[in-house]
Amino acid sequence: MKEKGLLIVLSGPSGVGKGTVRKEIFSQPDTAFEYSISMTTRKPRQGEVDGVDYFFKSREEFETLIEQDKLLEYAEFVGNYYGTPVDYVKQTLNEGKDVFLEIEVQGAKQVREKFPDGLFIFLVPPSLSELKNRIVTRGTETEDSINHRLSAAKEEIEMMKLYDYVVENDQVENACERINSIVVAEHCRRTRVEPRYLKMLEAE
Ligand SMILES: Nc1nc2c(ncn2[C@@H]2O[C@H](COP(=O)(O)OP(=O)(O)O)[C@@H](O)[C@H]2O)c(=O)[nH]1
Ligand SMILES: Nc1ncnc2c1ncn2[C@@H]1O[C@H](COP(=O)(O)OP(=O)(O)O)[C@@H](O)[C@H]1O
Repeated sequence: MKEKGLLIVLSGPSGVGKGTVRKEIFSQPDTAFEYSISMTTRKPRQGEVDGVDYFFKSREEFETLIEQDKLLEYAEFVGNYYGTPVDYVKQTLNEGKDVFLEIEVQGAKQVREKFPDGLFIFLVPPSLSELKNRIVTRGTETEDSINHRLSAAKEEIEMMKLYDYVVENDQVENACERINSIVVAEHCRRTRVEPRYLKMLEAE
């Protein structure tokens, strides 16, 4: 029987660079993870495409998905719902493929309860002032939203102790390299002793 894939969860405070790091990982041709596209009630930003960046839903549609138990996890973040489609994740893991989630910390906590064997990676900024700098320079938020995200960030950073690995996002390329190395190492650590390795010993 085929081994199940690994569920990789990348989380961290808003503005740390989760989206940037995730996009960089998925732009690399040798990346073998499957990205789980989230559902959200947030309005699309300029250039965002439905079904690529997110599945954009109305609040009513999202609440129906919650009632029908179609979400592995969901959270309300700065006034909008975000959630992970459960069928896609389970099916893809069953096909033996690694699934990559990029989600905020409340959702990651729910995933940990349902998938304790997942690989949980927390992205940290080099400093709080650099975090603020990133949120401000991204230019997508109002002043209210920036302040809200920053006060949430301190509580979010507290949660890093619940994770398997903490990765600093000083530079995007460094963070991606660290994440890729962690996944490779975890695969080696988790691989059961396969019969073909034991056969190799018998033959010697
Ligand atoms: N819980 C949860 N969080 C999500 C999901 N998809 C995205 N997020 C998180 O929601 C937060 C807000 O996302 P977004 O509005 O795209 O803004 P940005 O990531 O801060 O640029 C980020 O922390 C995302 O990682 C999801 O399916 N579930
Ligand atoms: N390593 C980094 N160094 C400098 N700026 C970064 C880095 N990673 C991300 N950024 C910038 O920080 C801002 C927030 O990144 P984003 O990926 O939207 O964060 P998140 O998804 O965690 O909210 C963006 O303007 C992005 O270009």
